[in-house]
Amino acid sequence: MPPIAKEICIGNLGNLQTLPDSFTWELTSADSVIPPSSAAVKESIPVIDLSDPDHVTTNLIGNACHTWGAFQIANHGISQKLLDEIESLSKTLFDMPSEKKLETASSEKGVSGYGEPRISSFFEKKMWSEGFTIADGSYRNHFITLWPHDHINNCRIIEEYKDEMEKLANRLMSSILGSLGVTVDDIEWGQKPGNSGSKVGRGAIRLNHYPVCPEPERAMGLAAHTDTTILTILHQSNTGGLQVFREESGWVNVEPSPGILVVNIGDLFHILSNGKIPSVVHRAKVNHTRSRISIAYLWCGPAGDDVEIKPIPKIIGPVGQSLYRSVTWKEYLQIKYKVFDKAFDAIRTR
Ligand SMILES: C=C1C[C@]23C[C@@]1(O)CC[C@H]2[C@@]12CCC[C@@](C)(C(=O)O1)[C@H]2[C@@H]3C(=O)O
Ligand SMILES: O=C(O)CCC(=O)C(=O)O
Ligand SMILES: [Fe+2]
Repeated sequence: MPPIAKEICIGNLGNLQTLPDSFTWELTSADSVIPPSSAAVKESIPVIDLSDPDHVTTNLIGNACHTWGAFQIANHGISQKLLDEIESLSKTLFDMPSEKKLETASSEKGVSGYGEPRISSFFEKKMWSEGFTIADGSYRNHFITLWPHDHINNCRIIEEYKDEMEKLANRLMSSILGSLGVTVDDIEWGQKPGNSGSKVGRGAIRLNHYPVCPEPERAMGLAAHTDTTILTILHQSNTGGLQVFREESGWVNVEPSPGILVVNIGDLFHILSNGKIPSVVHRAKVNHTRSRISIAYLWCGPAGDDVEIKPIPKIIGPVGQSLYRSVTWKEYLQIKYKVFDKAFDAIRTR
C-alpha cells in the first residue's frame, strides 16, 4: 500500500527536507536577479536620512519614488527597542507548534489572524511562508490564545508599533506629496474635519515568517505583488530576501541593514498621483540556511471606508485628464482581490 501523503502545513515548513511539488515554482531566467558580472549589480533602492533638512529629503524621496516606487529610510525615529520587540514577538509566535498557531487562523484571508498571504489564491503553487495579520482589534483574542500569561505586554508592543508607524507614515506621505508639489490639504479627505492629520488611521500589520528552505531557487516566499496601500513600511530581520522589480533593472535585492526601514509605494498612492509614481512590484525569496522575519505596516491613509480615493486635482492640472476613476478603499480592495494585477485596468478612465 502506498504511504498516505501527509498534509503539508505551512506551520511546519521549516522541518521539511525536500521541496514538495506543490511548493515548486517554475522560475525562468527573467525571474532571477541581475548576474554578478553586470555593471548594474550595485544598483539598489536609495537610503534616505530623515534627519537631513526637509527640502533635501523631499527631493531625494521624490526621485526615489519616481524611479523605484520605493526607498529605504535611516534616522526615522522608530526606536531600535520597539523594532527588536516586535521582531522577537514574531519569532516567538512562529516558533509555536503548528496546532497552536492554527488555533488563531483567520476566518477569511486578509483579516486578523494566522495563515497564508491573501494573494495566495492567485497562484497555482504555494508560497514558502506563514504569517499573522493584524487588521483590527480581534487580534487581541488571538494573542490571549497564544500567550495566556503574556498577551498584555505583546498587545502593548503591537499598539505602540501601530501608533509609531502611523505617525511615520503620515510624515512620509507629506514628504512624497511635497515632492509632487501638493500638500495633504489638496486631497479631499485631507480637509475633512476629523479625517485630517493622523486621527483616523487605517493601518494593518503583517508579521511574515520565511522558514529555512531545502531548495530556495525553486521556491517562492511571497510572490510578486504590489501592496493595496498608500504606502507600506517594512522592517526586515538580518536575513535578505526582499526584491523589488524595475523594468530597466529586473529584480533587485534590498539587503537588510540594522535600523533601516523599507518604504514601498502602494496602489492607492499611484492612483492619488494620477499615475506619476509607480506602486512597486516586489516579492520575497527564501534562504537555504537562515529563516527570515519581516514586519510590514500596511498604511491605507486617514481614510474611512467611505472615503473616495482619486487622482489629486492639482496633480492632474487644469488641462490634464484623470487616469483613474474614484474608488473607496473597500471597493478597490474588492476589485484587487477579484482581478489582482489587472486592478488598475479595471478603474482606468482611458
Ligand atoms: C490591508 C491589507 C493589505 C493586504 C490585504 C489586507 O487586507 C491585509 C493583509 C495585507 C497583505 C499582507 C501581505 C502581502 C499582501 C499582498 C497580502 O497577501 O496580504 C498584503 C495585502 C495587500 O496589500 O493587498
Ligand atoms: O517579506 C518581505 O520582505 C516582503 C513582505 C511584503 O511584501 C508584505 O508583507 O507586503
Ligand atoms: Fe508587499
